[in-house]
Amino acid sequence: MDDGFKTETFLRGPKLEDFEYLGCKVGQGTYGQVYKARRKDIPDDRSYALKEIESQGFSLSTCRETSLLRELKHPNVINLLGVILCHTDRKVLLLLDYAEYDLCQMIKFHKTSKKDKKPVKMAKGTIKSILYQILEGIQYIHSSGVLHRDLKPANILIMGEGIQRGRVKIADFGFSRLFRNPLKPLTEVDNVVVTLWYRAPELLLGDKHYTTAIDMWSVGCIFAELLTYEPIFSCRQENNRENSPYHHDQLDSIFRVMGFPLETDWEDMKEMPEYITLQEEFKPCNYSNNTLVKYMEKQNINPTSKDVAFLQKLLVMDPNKRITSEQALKDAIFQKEPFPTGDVFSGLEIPYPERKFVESDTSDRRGKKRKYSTTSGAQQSDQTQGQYGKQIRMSNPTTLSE
Ligand SMILES: Cc1ccc(-n2nc(C(C)(C)C)cc2NC(=O)NCCN2CCOCC2)cc1
Repeated sequence: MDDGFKTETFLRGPKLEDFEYLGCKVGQGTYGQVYKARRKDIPDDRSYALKEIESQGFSLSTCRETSLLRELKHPNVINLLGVILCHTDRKVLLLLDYAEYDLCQMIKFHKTSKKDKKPVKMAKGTIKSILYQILEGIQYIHSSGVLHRDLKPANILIMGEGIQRGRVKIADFGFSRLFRNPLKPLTEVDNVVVTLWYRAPELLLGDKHYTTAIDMWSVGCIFAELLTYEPIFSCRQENNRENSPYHHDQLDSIFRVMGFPLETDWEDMKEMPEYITLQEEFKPCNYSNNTLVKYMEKQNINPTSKDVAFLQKLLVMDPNKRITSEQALKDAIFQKEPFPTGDVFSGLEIPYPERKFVESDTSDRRGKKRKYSTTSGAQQSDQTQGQYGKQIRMSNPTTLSE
């Protein structure tokens, strides 16, 4: 991406008083509150996400996130528009794209409609367009020398009405990048459980030389879930050895669908750090009749369909044999109707509910009440109930620019 564009994005960075807060829309983020906001200084009908970083100043994680997002600029990757520092509240806020939807909530909508006997299917064109845009975003991230490592439906955002309608934005709300105590298990950070359902088998077997293939496994898991509305490798949360990458139940969930990999399927499996544990704890014969095709057939998906054929290229146990994002984007599946579109809703009405308001809690995670001072006492009390719900104003903002 040309430096000019990057500078442009930051040089004229907006200031906090340029925004009208619309309440705490996205809820308590992984490490801070997230507000939906609109600009009031210029005519601009776009919505923005103001992600409050809950720490005094720039933590290592915040530095990592801002430096990464300043470098990565692609239509299908969350866009960091600015960094705003509030002196009085000593708060750092990231100004980002605001995405009205995410795949987690969209899949839940379809799953619920099926359960309520009023099934609303996700259009084939929508599924294909979402998959294609995820692959385009991931190809860009991988070509930039970055691994996502925590791709899952909650990290796949989709823009609502506006100039970017129906565009996929890959984000990372989670913990895979947070600077954390290395002694803490990856499955838990700040007492919040990190899901393993989308984690590649080589990671579960302790592979330290993992590659971009780990993200392609996650793409396969997401694609399967778009087809069936069910997580393909779900399993209950387990307690395992401190800081161990090995998760018995998650591996069992994979083998129940895929079968147990033969030596010929995955030659390097015996080189995995946790291979001995695997041999001790699993009997391959217990999975001998399990295949991905049989699983999809049980889910009422045509086992001979091109979708299943493509899914089989993503969900390959051996990471060296798994399809890459470049190869995936050239697959025949995208050469036939319905063709992938830039607006995954392809102009149709969007059936999903908008994000609910979350009561914006002014106490921080330690329960300490935080006082928001107004930008100018005369105009605003520090919290007013407007048509968008509670609106909070911050004080003494400045914008960090390059
Ligand atoms: C420590 C650290 C944490 C996250 C990231 N990270 N990495 C990404 C890639 C480029 C890999 C998709 C995105 C983000 N951060 C966010 O998505 N942040 C935005 C999340 N927002 C989106 C808008 O709504 C509130 C949450 C990097 C480093």
